[in-house]
Amino acid sequence: MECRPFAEKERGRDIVRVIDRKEVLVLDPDLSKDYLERIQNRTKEKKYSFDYAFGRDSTNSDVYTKCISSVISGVVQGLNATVFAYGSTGSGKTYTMVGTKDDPGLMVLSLHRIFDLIQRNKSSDEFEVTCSYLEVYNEVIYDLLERSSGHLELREDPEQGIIVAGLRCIKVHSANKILELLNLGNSRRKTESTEANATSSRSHAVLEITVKRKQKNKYRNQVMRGKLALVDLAGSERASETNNGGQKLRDGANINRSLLALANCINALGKQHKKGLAYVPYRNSKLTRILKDGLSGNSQTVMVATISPADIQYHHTVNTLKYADRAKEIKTHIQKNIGTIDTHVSDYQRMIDSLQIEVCRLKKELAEKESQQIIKPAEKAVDDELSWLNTLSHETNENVQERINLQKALYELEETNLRNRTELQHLDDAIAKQQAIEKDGSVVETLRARRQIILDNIRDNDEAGVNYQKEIESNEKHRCQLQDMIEEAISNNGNKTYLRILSKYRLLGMANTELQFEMAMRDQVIYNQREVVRNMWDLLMGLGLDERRILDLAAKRGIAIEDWTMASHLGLSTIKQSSELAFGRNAPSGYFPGMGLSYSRQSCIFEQCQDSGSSSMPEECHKPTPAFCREEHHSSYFVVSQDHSPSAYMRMRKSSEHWVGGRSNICFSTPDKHPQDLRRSCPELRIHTSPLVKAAYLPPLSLLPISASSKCPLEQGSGILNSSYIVPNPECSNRPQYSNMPPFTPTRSVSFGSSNSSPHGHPQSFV
Ligand SMILES: Nc1ncnc2c1ncn2[C@@H]1O[C@H](COP(=O)(O)OP(=O)(O)OP(=O)(O)O)[C@@H](O)[C@H]1O
Repeated sequence: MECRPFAEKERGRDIVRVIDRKEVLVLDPDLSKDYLERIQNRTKEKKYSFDYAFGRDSTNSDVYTKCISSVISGVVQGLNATVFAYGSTGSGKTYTMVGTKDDPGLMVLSLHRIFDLIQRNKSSDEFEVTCSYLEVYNEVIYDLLERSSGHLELREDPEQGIIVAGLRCIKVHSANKILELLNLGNSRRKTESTEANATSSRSHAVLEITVKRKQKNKYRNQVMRGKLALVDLAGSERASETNNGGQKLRDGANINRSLLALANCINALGKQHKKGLAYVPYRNSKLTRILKDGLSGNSQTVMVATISPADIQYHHTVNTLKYADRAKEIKTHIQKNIGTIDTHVSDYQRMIDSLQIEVCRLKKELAEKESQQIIKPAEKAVDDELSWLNTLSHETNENVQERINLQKALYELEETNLRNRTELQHLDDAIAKQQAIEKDGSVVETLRARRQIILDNIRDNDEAGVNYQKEIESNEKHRCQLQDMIEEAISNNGNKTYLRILSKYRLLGMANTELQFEMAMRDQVIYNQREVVRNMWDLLMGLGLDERRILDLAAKRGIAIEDWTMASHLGLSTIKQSSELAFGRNAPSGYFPGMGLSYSRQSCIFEQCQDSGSSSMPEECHKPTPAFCREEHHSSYFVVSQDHSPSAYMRMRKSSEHWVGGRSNICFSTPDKHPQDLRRSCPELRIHTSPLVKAAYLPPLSLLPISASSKCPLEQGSGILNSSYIVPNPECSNRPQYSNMPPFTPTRSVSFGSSNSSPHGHPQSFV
């Protein structure tokens, strides 16, 4: 084990202590632990012992002398040796293996040693040294000594064990030549600058030196072949720490995968020697297949675990030491590789051994496959669940589609009936006129027949409407059931299910928007109808007819007709022509240009606005302006007026009943009641006012108080029913919810209330 010194940029506390060159103590990085916790063994302090432990004042040469030099001399005697550095990124693996000019690494020192030994025995023996250098990058093997190396494949050779097919082996005669090749290979190696290490190795590099030794005189046909593998692993890392992305992140994942495979092999080999045979998963990565011999076969192996002293590296440090501790248990079987020029019997024995191991492995794989077959029922359950989810999402979609269709149908029915009712009125007028002038009554008869058809249509449509309402209700019930199932699935299942359901929610959201748009269209039609009524009144008044008489006449004939006063109270005469108000599919939902009407997606409000521009507007602009708030499309309508006279109240009631088709849940009150009283007497209004205001897609409003005394106790900025004029904040000209909306015209304001109680003649709030 080797602990490097603190790096230049590294900050933090030194938590590694090396004791007697054998033990390593890693202190708890958390300084806040007290004495009690320490004696109760609740600290994260860890202690490991190794063959050798080196602190930050040690050099590579110290490590080499103590741990490696004896192994290297074996290589020249026909033994295999593997030296590899294992540790997290930036812990000093490359520094240990390659080193620097001043502190040459284990690779360099080993090579020098090999050639020293060769030099010493040159007179009696013939040596042949070959060298290869490869890297495993993203599970692909490349030749570092070949400029344009393609992908190399691993083969299992009965004689030599695992070999890399096509890997270049260069004959070398001096350590310097190998060092030259080493530098060349290193320059081709994949390195990257990461947050954890400026020159982080992104590949595992294996330098292999083969030394063939033939004695000159005796045993002329006997050859000793020693192999030294020097491995510089890529650093294990956590994506969160290296801050990598893209290719670097993918590299990191591959590095971690192959290091995990190596760790698993070390684990299994450790167990193998403690508890007997255990399956060693060499085949899980190229790295472990290459290192197979070095890990357990015919090799003397040295693992140098490199660690950082910094407290922030605590987890990496402990992890590395844990694996190094396990690696201690691994036993290898060293034997001299002596062969004759012809294949030696021992080679056949090796072949048999390796084939037997292979047979064992295959048997094991077969047994695993068979046990997976037994697990099939569990897989079936997963399949069932997925198909259940598909059915659920299909049903949800159908439910939404059905809801949209029903709403559309209802909308069309109501629209048709609006037209029918208008026609009915025309017919009644025409019949009355015709009766006065006609003698034989044939035209009247035709008109009556037509009237009857229209009446039947209205009745049929009303019935159909009731049925549609019922269907909408049952659709809603089904939706609730589906919702419950979705909720249950979310609580029972993992992320996958949750995400699926989320995507379905999004679909639902889209469908809902579509629906809201339809609603807005429908409201526009209602508005247009009202404008037709206003135009009719214009015409009638233009003809000089008396309004009272017309209303009385209509009442006698049982015709509900909206009165002129109401129409003018609504400020309809001040509203621009319908051509300006028209909006099509492309118009943004929620906003009716030129009208000062705003439409809320959630609750559909219509607020009647009037031009105000500034607080100094002329008196006539502050005419009482009622607000029309239509909530939830079918549930309730609010008509609020500031006209205090009982007759106006009655007119409004009548008018609003007519407007909404005489629904029972109209909610309004006289303005002479105190605001709070009104809200109390009208719970729906109370319930709906606040969300209605919050849901309105008006831009944030700023209040311009007219007088301090007239301040309303309601929420500031609610934009509704306040004693002051509320003008849109001119700086806030876009609506976040509807980016394609036209900018809000700052000269429009929303005003509610009566003009007579404000000292400035401005409307006063009543709710
Ligand atoms: N024993 C040491 N003495 C002085 N400096 C060291 C020592 N060990 C490592 N360093 C320095 O620490 C930094 C990281 O070392 P190195 O590149 O060897 O880490 P590594 O484990 O190979 O990282 P990676 O896995 O990312 O390639 C380098 O700047 C190196 O010079």
